[in-house]
Amino acid sequence: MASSTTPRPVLKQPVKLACVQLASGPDKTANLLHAADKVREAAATGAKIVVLPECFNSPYGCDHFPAYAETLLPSPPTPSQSPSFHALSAMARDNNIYLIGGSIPEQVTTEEDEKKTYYNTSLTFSPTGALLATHRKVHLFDISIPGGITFRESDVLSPGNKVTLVDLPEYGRLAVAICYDVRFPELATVAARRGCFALVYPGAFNLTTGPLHWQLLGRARAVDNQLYVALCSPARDLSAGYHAWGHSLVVDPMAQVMVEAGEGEEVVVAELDGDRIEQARKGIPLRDQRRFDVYPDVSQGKVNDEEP
Ligand SMILES: O=C(O)CCC(=O)C(=O)O
Repeated sequence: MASSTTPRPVLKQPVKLACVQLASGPDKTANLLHAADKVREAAATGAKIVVLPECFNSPYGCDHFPAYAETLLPSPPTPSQSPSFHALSAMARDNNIYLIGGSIPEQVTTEEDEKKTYYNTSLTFSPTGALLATHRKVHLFDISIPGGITFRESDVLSPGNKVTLVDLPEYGRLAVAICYDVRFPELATVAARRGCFALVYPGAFNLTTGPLHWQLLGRARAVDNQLYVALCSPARDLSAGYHAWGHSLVVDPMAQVMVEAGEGEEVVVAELDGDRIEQARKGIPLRDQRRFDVYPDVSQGKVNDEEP
């Protein structure tokens, strides 16, 4: 049997993580102010890691990405280039929390030909308000289910190209990815094997795939990797063009759902404890049972984890 050389995952001390299932509308300024209120509410529960949903400052949809896109590079952007960057930084600082700032549409303009490229981008801030990590959605949401949903992010967006690992000095390492990224176990496994205690996915599933796959995928990534998984959705708004599934949740390393929201606006909080990771891994010692003599260790392959 092959024995893993992966570093032991560490959660240095228990920490509360909150998912803010947020209602957003077309007014970006109002969305940012509302997000700040809900992040304050989440922090008041004692949560030190707070997560916002995918596209938290705008309606979700290909038609909306260019209109709401902000410029993030070179970093830090000015407040007029990215009001969301500065709002998120202030939310993290004012509440003394790590903030995984959902995602926003990002615009990159090349100087030569003024060509614009768009990404679906998540920013993570430290309790001092410093930017810690940027994740551009790696797997774009392109699906077509007859009688269900057709969506083609790639009509407008470009994909990111890295695994995003974030080190929180008091707690340990977590990974951030976005929504459709949760469908790709390789990304999760690589992140997990680099020592993460949690995989965090701002997301916005829909009423076709949400009931079938949202919780299943959260639990699957947790049981595959024996760590915590958090999925954070927008609240459902049936008057909007896109109907989000909701059901933000946190899953433990044995794949039990610890907390799950309903469909409306809600903050759900769970306490993550490193002992639960170690117990899961001791009881079911996948780490020591992997058979890299039978199949290759994908997590040891070359991985891009450089910030843009
Ligand atoms: O994978 C799915 O079914 C939904 C994905 C999604 O909504 C997204 O990537 O934004």
